[in-house]
Amino acid sequence: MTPELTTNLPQFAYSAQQVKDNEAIVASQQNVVMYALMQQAAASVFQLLMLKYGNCDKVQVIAGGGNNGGDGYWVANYALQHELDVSVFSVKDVNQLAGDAKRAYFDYINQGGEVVDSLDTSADVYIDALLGIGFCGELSSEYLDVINHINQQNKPIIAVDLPSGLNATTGEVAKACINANYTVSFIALKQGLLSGNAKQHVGNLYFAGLGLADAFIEHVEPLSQLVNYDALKASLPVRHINSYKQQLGHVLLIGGDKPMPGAIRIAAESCLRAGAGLVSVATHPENRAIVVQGRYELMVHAVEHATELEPLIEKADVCVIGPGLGLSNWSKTVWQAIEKVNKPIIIDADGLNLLAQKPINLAHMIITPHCGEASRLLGIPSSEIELNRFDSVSKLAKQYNAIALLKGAGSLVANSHHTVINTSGSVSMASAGMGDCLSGIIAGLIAQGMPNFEAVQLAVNIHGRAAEIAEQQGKRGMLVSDLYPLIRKLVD
Ligand SMILES: NC(=O)C1=CN([C@@H]2O[C@H](COP(=O)(O)OP(=O)(O)OC[C@H]3O[C@@H](n4cnc5c(N)ncnc54)[C@H](OP(=O)(O)O)[C@@H]3O)[C@@H](O)[C@H]2O)[C@@H](O)CC1
Ligand SMILES: [K+]
Repeated sequence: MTPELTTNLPQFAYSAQQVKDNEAIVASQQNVVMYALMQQAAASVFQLLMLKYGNCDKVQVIAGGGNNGGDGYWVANYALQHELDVSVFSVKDVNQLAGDAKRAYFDYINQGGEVVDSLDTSADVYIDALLGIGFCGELSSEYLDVINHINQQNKPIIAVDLPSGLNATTGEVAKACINANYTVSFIALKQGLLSGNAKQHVGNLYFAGLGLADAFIEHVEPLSQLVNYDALKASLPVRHINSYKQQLGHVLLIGGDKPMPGAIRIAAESCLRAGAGLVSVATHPENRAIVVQGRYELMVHAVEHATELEPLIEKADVCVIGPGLGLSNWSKTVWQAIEKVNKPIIIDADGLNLLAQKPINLAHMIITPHCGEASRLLGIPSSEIELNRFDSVSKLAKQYNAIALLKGAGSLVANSHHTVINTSGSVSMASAGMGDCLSGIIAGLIAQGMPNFEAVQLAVNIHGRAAEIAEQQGKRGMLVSDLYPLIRKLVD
């Protein structure tokens, strides 16, 4: 039977433990034998090998001591059956294999398969079957050396279930991790494949449900959900042909201390392009003229005291505070104005640093930190945030009673009920101004009537898609201005 192999990922994702605990139960409910699953898993990897590297002369499978290695023996077995030049480099003493892995090894040997004890540097393609969901703790030095040696060859690699060295639950990358060109994940999507540093190692992600994916989702409560741009976009209120600006919401953006007019201008322009009807900016008196220059749709107010902000906040439907806000006396004065805000408010950049200094509790707060800001908000080193972005975003949402968006590759969104959402299509936000752009889009979508949580998810998808399209157009070190026309297009 040919297993279904697809890049259309399931909507839900799980921890390694959930998969371990439930795959055998779900398989037995469906009258499927585990060993047959191993063969099917391998068949899907072999199918991808033929699809992508059908002309290769020599394949080497690198097998570990568990069932991930067992999958690998079966990939090699299929390669033999198709008369390819194949060998298995077993990192573990084969006499120590047990269970299904041992059986897969003997089935391969009985087929005439060859097992060697070193990496074949003349292979055209490697199959990484070292470690799957059974990987935990620190990588042993033996595995570390092998992984580094494989990566050094600069040859195509297909990873079985996940790139070895990656934690399937947290997305934590060990001291060494396979740099796969393709990864085929089985039965249930593991959330660690989807975010942060994992994206650097997974390559193109394929999924093979092995006939159990739907049953698994039915049986097991997912930890996270993948967001689909098209589905979310459908919940964006329709702009009627006869609509006018007051019906499309009024956003107030607060920020732009003396040296930083750019951030608040980027946020405000992105907000306009996301479709908000009216966009006001409250900024440092010295920046008023610069912020409005060339974007005369903006209503720009010079403010010096928190009291001047009160009537502006009153008129707005949504507020943003933080882009270019700084940490000066002016910044702190302006910051005081938000203490009573009782409408959706997006807190970004230095707004988050002020929030970390003195937490406040607002009714409709959305916080959008990157890793560094998240570290200050949670009072833990940023390296710890990266160890488990899923956990971190849930903690942020809970601790600040807010919707939290943790920015970075594979941006994550969580609400106060800990629902973690991994958004699709999101790429690096390394270029300056990208984060400011995102807070403007969120505000623009909420202003048009979209619920806060959905607006944050859609904004990340729009931003991510726009960045992806810009990258495809050859704009790697892109500017926010490369995204502007695309934002408009993706919202329409
Ligand atoms: N059952 C089936 O038929 C099916 C199974 N499936 C497949 O099985 C995979 C899960 O298999 P699994 O549970 O056997 O674990 P697996 O990922 O091979 O890892 C265990 C090995 O890793 C090693 N190891 C662990 N930590 C380590 C470290 N820090 N540093 C170094 N080594 C470390 C550990 O070593 P040991 O502790 O034994 O010394 C042991 O050798 C799953 O991802 C999927 O591919 C699918 O095909 C569906 C059907
Ligand atoms: K692997």
